[in-house]
Amino acid sequence: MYLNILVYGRLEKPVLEDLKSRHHVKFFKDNSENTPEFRDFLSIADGIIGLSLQVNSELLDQAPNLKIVSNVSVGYNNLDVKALSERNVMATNTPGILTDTVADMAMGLILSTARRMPELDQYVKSGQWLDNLTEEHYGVDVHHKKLGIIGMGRIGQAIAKRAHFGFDMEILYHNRTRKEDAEKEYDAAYLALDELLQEADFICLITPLTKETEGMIGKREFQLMKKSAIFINVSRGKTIVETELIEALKAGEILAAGLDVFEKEPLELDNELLTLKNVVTLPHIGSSTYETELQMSKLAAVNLEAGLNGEKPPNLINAEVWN
Ligand SMILES: NC(=O)C1=CN([C@@H]2O[C@H](COP(=O)(O)OP(=O)(O)OC[C@H]3O[C@@H](n4cnc5c(N)ncnc54)[C@H](OP(=O)(O)O)[C@@H]3O)[C@@H](O)[C@H]2O)C=CC1
Ligand SMILES: O=CC(=O)O
Repeated sequence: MYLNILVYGRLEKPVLEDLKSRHHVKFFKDNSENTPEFRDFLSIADGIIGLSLQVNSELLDQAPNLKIVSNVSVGYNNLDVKALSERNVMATNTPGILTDTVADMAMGLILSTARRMPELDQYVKSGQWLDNLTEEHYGVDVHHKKLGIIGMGRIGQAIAKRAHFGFDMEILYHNRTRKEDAEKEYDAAYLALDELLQEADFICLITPLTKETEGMIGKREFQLMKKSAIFINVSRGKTIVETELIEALKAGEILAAGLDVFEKEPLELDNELLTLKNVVTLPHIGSSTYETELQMSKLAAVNLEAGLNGEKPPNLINAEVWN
């Protein structure tokens, strides 16, 4: 079947070319959803595939032929799942295949924040190694410290595995439900959120963004943390209150932060986070390796084609439409 496929934001080239060989495909870059070209194509689209398009009632009302929205990401906070289900439109994501890649990056963020790697890289590159490197530039140890993981799902557990077996870290975690297998495997202790915040040396947030998790870490939570704590956010920017993180960092309520995600992405250049030496920023690159991005695009295309062919996609989010 030759169908109209709207590609938004990102899809790896080989997958895009493959789709083009079988369908009428139009690619739209980020933030193009208010253009007449986007609206015209949306009105005939059978399927949408891509990253971070805000899919809500307003958009869906302009897409009468739509059968499926296939996210090239595991997080799907960009999708109004209720609005999709009400219109019998399938929604899919790409869980699992990116888990190890994101966990590697989270460990990288923990290490580079604790050991101040981006800051010290600048010393070497600007010729200041000999004159200006003193104990003021020491970092803090990661090994044998307490890592508090908030959101002990696929990625949370992959982080726990690396931290426990690779870095001899003691694992504390907080989750909606107890994860007894993970407790046994990584010798992980389940704690209430406040207790974890008070106990951990490193706190890594890796929950989905939902109504429940939005703003879950703010002023009160930063004040509960140790002054020596390092806070890592790999989930979504809106799970924390960013202005209150900035205040906590400036007031010395926590030691440092490593951030892959932000309230508003791309991060604006006048954001105060960029002026703080004790902050490491990354441009939302949790899954951004050649291997993993390609696998995610391929899986998203499998989901898309299945939905378009009237088959159940392997990663259907709104199972209620499948009846
Ligand atoms: N920075 C990046 O590039 C990336 C970011 N992500 C983010 O990571 C998220 C997690 O991915 P993944 O591990 O695959 O997802 P999972 O669904 O496997 O894990 C999410 C975990 O969070 C827990 N959780 C949900 N709500 C709460 C809450 N209110 N309080 C405590 N715990 C909660 C869940 O608990 P329960 O099991 O009880 O439901 C679950 O264990 C994604 O949704 C995405 O937002 C993902 C990939 C890359
Ligand atoms: O942020 C990335 C994702 O896959 O979710």
